[in-house]
Order: sequence, then structure tokens, then C-alpha cells
Amino acid sequence: MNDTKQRCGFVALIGAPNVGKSTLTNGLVGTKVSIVTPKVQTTRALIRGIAIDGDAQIIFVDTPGIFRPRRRLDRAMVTTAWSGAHDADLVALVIDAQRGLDEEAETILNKLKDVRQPKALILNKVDLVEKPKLLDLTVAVNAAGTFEATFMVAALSGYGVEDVRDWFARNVPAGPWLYPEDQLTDAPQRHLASEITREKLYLRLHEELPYQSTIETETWEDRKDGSARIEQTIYVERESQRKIVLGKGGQTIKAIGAAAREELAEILERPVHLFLFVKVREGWGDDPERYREMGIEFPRE
Ligand SMILES: Nc1nc2c(ncn2[C@@H]2O[C@H](COP(=O)(O)OP(=O)(O)OP(=O)(O)O)[C@@H](O)[C@H]2O)c(=O)[nH]1
Repeated sequence: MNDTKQRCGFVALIGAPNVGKSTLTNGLVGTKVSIVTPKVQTTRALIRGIAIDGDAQIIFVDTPGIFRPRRRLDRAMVTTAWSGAHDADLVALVIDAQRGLDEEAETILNKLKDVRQPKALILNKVDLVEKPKLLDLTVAVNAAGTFEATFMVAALSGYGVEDVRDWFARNVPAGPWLYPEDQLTDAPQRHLASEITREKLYLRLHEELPYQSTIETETWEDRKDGSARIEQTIYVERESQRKIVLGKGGQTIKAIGAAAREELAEILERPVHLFLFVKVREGWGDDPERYREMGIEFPRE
């Protein structure tokens, strides 16, 4: 790719809690992502996901729930959220079309007047709203703020999401990409996390349990405090093996978990909360689904 053509920029996703920012980000990125938090970004808002569209790399940054702060801590959170907006290249205001211009949305719209960056309005959940109401809402929000573009989307089904991505791709500033192309999701990290636990399991049980287990990272949550919460399941073939992995009073699994957590925290350079489960899945060794999850693809018969 010709580097001089590249574009790259930060888009702050602003909106009340539950308006669908996560769902929208997943749609924009094109895959289910957990938040990515590369080190260079630690002073800015958290990254929700990175989308690539042609020559453009679009980095969506989170603005933790903007609500009316009552406690001091809440106020601090809101300040962080708005600083994310001021730092971004572009701002996307996401409004739940069904909820419309409620008090929360009004508050956000008012504060948005101080944000200089170009803004796009995204009315989400349009599947839940009749057309006339949607048009009224579009007019009302555009009267209350200045938006370069208005989009009507249903993030859940993907309706309209591509248009949003294209607009951001065209409007982020020219400049080289800041992140490698494969950093769209935490998938490589998930795989790595499974491998580490597998290693600890083998180190501990190499005699009793050779190759009859598989480990899957089921959930990975990058929390706003900077830590990662990871849930993994160790699949074994028989109940007797499950007992071995658990150990007396759960001692074996505890030791495996502690060792894996320690190493993961070191590699990721942040605190890790690791939760391990052991499940019996008979004949998992013959199940192609499992192989796929391990990253091994078998041709169809
Ligand atoms: N009907 C409908 N529901 C949606 C749509 N998009 C999101 N939702 C639902 O709205 C709820 C909230 O979505 P999230 O993506 O978690 O919202 P969020 O803004 O990221 O929430 P916070 O992370 O708490 O700020 C979920 O139950 C979604 O399934 C949509 O287009 N249509």
C-alpha cells in the first residue's frame, strides 16, 4: 500500500449508557471485539475497536457513560469522557432513537457545543421507531447541535453501519496508520492466554493428563480500571480427568490459575483476573467445532 495515501484518526463515541455504542463498534469493526488498550493510548480514553476501510484506519475511543454526575467520582468520570471527545479527530454522538431526546441526551447535546471537532449524529435502534418519529427526532437534534452528517442505523442488524464507516473513513485526517493491521481484535491475545494456561496445566499434570484437554478463552473483558478479566474453560474428556484437574479441594486448579494469571499479567503488563472452569465434553477430540476454536481448520468432507 502507498503510505502517502493513508488516513488515520480517532473517533470519540459519545452517548448515554445503553444506546448501543458497543454493538455499533462491533459492527463497524466487522468482528466482535473487546476493547483494545495499546500502551501508547493509556492517557487517552479506552479504545473500543479499530476499523479499517480502504486506506483509512479508524480508531474508536470510548467515552465512559456520560450521565448527570452526582458524586465526585462520577464527575471525574464525566470529565475523562469529555476529554476523550476533545482529543479525538471526529466525534460521533449516538442517540437511542427509541428513547429520543430525553434529559440525558439533552445534557450531552448542550455540552457538545463546546467540542470543536466535526460531529456526526448517529440515531441507533431505528428498528424500534416509526418513520415519522424518526424524522422529527432528526430535525430536533440537528436544531440543537451542529452535525456534518446524520445516520440512521440499527447496529444490532447492521443496517446502515457501512455508511457510517465509509463516512469516517473519508473524514479522518491523512496520516500513517498507528496500529498494525491485525490489531482489530483481541483474538491473538485470547489464543495466547489459552496457550499459557495450557502450558501451566501440562507443567503441573504432565503425567496424569497428557493431550486429553483443550482450553478455551470464553470471555475477555478489558476493564476501565486497566485490568483484564478473563474466563477460560478447560475441557476434558472424562469425569475422572476433571477431578484430576481440580485436585483435592480445588488445589490443583488453583495453582494452575495462579501461575497462569501471574504470567499473563506480566505479558500484558496489567492486572489480570483469571477465572478457570473445568468441564467434561465427551469426545471433544472428534468435534470439528473445537478444532476451529483452536484455530485449526479441517476441510469439509
Ligand atoms: N433493537 C435494537 N437494539 C439494539 C440495537 N443496538 C443495540 N441494541 C441493544 O441495546 C442494548 C445496549 O447495547 P450496547 O451496545 O451494550 O450499548 P452501549 O452504549 O455500548 O452501553 P454502555 O457500554 O453501557 O455504554 C443491548 O441490549 C443491545 O442489544 C439496535 O439497533 N436495535
